[in-house]
Amino acid sequence: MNVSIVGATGYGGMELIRFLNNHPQFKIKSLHTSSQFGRSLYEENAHLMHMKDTLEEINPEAIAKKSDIVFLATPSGVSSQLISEFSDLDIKVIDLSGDLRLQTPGEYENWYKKPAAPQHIIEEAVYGLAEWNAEAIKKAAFIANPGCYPTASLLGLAPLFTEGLAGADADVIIDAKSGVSGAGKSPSAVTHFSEMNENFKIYKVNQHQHIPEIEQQLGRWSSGLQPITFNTHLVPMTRGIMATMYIKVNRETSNVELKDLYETVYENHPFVRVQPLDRFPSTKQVYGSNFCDIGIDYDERTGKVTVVSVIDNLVKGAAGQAIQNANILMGLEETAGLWNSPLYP
Ligand SMILES: NC(=O)C1=CN([C@@H]2O[C@H](COP(=O)(O)OP(=O)(O)OC[C@H]3O[C@@H](n4cnc5c(N)ncnc54)[C@H](OP(=O)(O)O)[C@@H]3O)[C@@H](O)[C@H]2O)C=CC1
Ligand SMILES: CC(=O)N[C@@H](CCC(=O)OP(=O)(O)O)C(=O)O
Repeated sequence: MNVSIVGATGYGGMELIRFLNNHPQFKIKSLHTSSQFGRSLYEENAHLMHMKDTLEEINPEAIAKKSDIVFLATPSGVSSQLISEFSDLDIKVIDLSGDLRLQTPGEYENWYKKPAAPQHIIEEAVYGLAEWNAEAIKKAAFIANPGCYPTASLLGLAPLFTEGLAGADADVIIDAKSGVSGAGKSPSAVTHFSEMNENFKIYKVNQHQHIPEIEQQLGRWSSGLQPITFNTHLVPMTRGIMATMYIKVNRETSNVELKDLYETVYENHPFVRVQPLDRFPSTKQVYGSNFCDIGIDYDERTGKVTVVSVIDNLVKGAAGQAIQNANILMGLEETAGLWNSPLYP
């Protein structure tokens, strides 16, 4: 099966290339750029010197003739425009940006400050939280790949909400931290070395665009959900997300019960690794891999559960989950091309 990547020169695009080069079924047919067509991929990306591919311009019709799937690894506001052109063609679309995730166009415009994609396409797009939406993903024409923070958060919260231990009044607090590659390839005044080295920053306080995405999915599991508190921090490391979450449960529980619950829920989901009792994950243990590792603790004093969830933002939070979704969509093993150990140390 042939695949193409739009936004191939970005961090998400290059991570797609890294995994797709070792995929048993998918073959990269073309790589696309909005600004560098005609140039070789390796010219500005020395780590890909072994690849001789030339970057091509973005022509949806030509892409659909070559490929079965196109990955859009482009900034927000791009796929909302491109998607109409692809929607008339015989090709599946997996969008890594936030453009197809929010079901209400007004919500998208409110949080992303950009025009939304056409409503009928948003309605048709399937939210690609791979562990939780496989049946819909199998039939999708457009997949909205989840955001990095929502992936870490939702995988950690899901068992409590789907198994009835937490409900509308769970008073969810998510305290999340990310490595700097989460902000993409272009340097900025916030992310350049002297700003980030030996520094730790909170950003987008109570304004992050992933708030409505997390609330939307939690609301599907628990109707009437009260607004959540979600804040994000930048950490001076390249990759990794840790979401530390506090959830009020609706009855007394124990660590043994919680561990059993999480293990049962994720029994057939090889990318989610529930930690042993009293162990909590760190970002390095998932570095470069598609794993999401989760640690859980019940605080008897407060009646709250603490859940710690870690992913690699570029893999499970972006390219890895996108390939996992492509595998599900094409009826392959969901682990195809993704079953590698984290890079350690
Ligand atoms: N970084 C991360 O951890 C995560 C990112 N995402 C999302 O994935 C998407 C890609 O992110 P990331 O790879 O980090 O971003 P980057 O900024 O690293 O790369 C984006 C790429 O998109 C291309 N691009 C820029 N403008 C346009 C345009 N107008 N039309 C078409 N292509 C364009 C650029 O390449 P060129 O100039 O060659 O066209 C660029 O290399 C974003 O929507 C991001 O929010 C989601 C989860 C995690
Ligand atoms: C560290 C960092 O800056 N991370 C980015 C993640 C962006 C992203 O993935 O945005 P969408 O999912 O909405 O496309 C941020 O917090 O905005």
